[in-house]
Amino acid sequence: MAALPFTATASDSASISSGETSTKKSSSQSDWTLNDQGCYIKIAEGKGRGVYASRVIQPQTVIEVSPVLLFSESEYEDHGRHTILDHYTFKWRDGRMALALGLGSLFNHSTHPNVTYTLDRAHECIKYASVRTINPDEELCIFYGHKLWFDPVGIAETLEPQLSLDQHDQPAFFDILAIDDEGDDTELLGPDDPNDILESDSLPFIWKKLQVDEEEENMDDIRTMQAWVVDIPDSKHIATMLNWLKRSGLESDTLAHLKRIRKKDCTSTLLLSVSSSAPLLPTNVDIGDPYQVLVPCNPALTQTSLVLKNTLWPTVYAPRRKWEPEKWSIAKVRWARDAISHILRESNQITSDELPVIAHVPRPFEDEAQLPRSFTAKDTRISTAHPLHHAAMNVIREIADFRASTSSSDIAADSLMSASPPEDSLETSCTSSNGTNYLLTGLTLFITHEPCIMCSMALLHSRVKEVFYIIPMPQTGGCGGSACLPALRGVNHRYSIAHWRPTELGAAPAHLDEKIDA
Ligand SMILES: C[S@@+](CC[C@H](N)C(=O)[O-])C[C@H]1O[C@@H](n2cnc3c(N)ncnc32)[C@H](O)[C@@H]1O
Repeated sequence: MAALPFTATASDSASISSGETSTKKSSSQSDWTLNDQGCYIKIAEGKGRGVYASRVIQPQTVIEVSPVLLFSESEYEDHGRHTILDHYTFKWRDGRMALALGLGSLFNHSTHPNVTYTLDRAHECIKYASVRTINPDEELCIFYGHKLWFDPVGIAETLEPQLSLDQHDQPAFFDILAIDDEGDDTELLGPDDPNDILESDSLPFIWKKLQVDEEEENMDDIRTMQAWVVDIPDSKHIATMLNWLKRSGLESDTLAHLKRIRKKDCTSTLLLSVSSSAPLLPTNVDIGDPYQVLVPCNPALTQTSLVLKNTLWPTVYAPRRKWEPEKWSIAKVRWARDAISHILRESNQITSDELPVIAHVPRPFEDEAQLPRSFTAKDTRISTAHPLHHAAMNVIREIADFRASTSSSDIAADSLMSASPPEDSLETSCTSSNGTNYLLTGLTLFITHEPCIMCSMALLHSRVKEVFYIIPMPQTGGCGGSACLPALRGVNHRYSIAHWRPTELGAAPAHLDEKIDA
């Protein structure tokens, strides 16, 4: 490979050619930096050269913009792939391969990268940016992916950054992604494509298998719940009521597996909600009063079950089990790693007598719009002298408060934005009083310790999508430790559970005690 175009700016003439034979630079490099952000190169023990910071770099700072040299797919297949270039090139979006010039080729790999990068296709360059505060003489690393072609060193390094982090110091991959000039579908590409789906044994966590027999092929086995419905005698009001329902805020995932309308004996019945009290219905439409019926809790997994469930209420046929974990891409794993690093950092910073249990709900990976910000809560049982103030309960309550406070204003804002309400516009201000905001619907909880039985049940009620924990709690855990709440018969929601692999944590986090009651 031709020499990389670095120019030493001071008299120091140490060789920076590849390999371990290069002269080691002293740790004070500020007089010998290679770009505006003060990056310099030195030998990174066992990795060849690496890029280092000579001074503090703030989070989300663009530290390097490297132009790329592009190779066509065939040129790369026939030639580049068989040379050392194969260790330096990035997959470009359209099948071409890109060699990053400048510092871009010299960032080493870490599973806890402090640098992320975006492809700028318009300008044919790659932008590298810090994801947290970087300290002087700290190595700048990116994440190459999971299919490494070398034995990585420095991967089991401590998870804790050397300087304490302030609250603005969270990893910010997705903010950085917004740098992309096209702004649409930017991806972090490297030796692995972030959209690559990882095999389950490459994931840094292990899914717990819920031992449940859910086929529900006998009427007695079908799990049911009470739902509010209303008869619509005149079919011309169906569209009006469906429109009202959309705006009412009553719709929730809990009923997503059920059809909205049941037609029986010339009467149409509309499925409304599973709220504890009867929903307030519009008064200017000729419909009956709401009443409750039993409906299936889950979609039909088999045709036999579908026939039985349809006798209760028209049900969706979904052979894939509702709680079966979905496929995880490399990018999504990075998102989860950020969350795990976050809870570890937070729990390590607890200096009071409080238990070091941290619960965290990040903005969802797939649909950030679902939650405008992330939530983190610690255990406050000791400081509040309240036995129920576990971290998981606290975070559920914070999100509930947040969602409750925003739902009514959202609806108000929605109706204000509609300059001329449709003719059938109906009263919607009853929404929040219907109490159907399921608190953690579609969200993921990351927690240092397996939640206890109380918290696991609260999570079930909150309709959380999945729970990741680091420390199993065999005595008290409700996610498989002493019991597995979401696997119980009779519960009307299930969430997925994953245990973060201890080997992924590097040094065992000493501050996380396995004996406490989480
Ligand atoms: C893109 S280059 C990075 C710069 C490289 N260290 C150099 O001196 O040219 C990728 C190569 O760096 C080495 N490397 C990167 N990260 C490493 C790590 N964590 N452990 C060991 N080697 C690493 C591997 O040899 C890999 O093929």
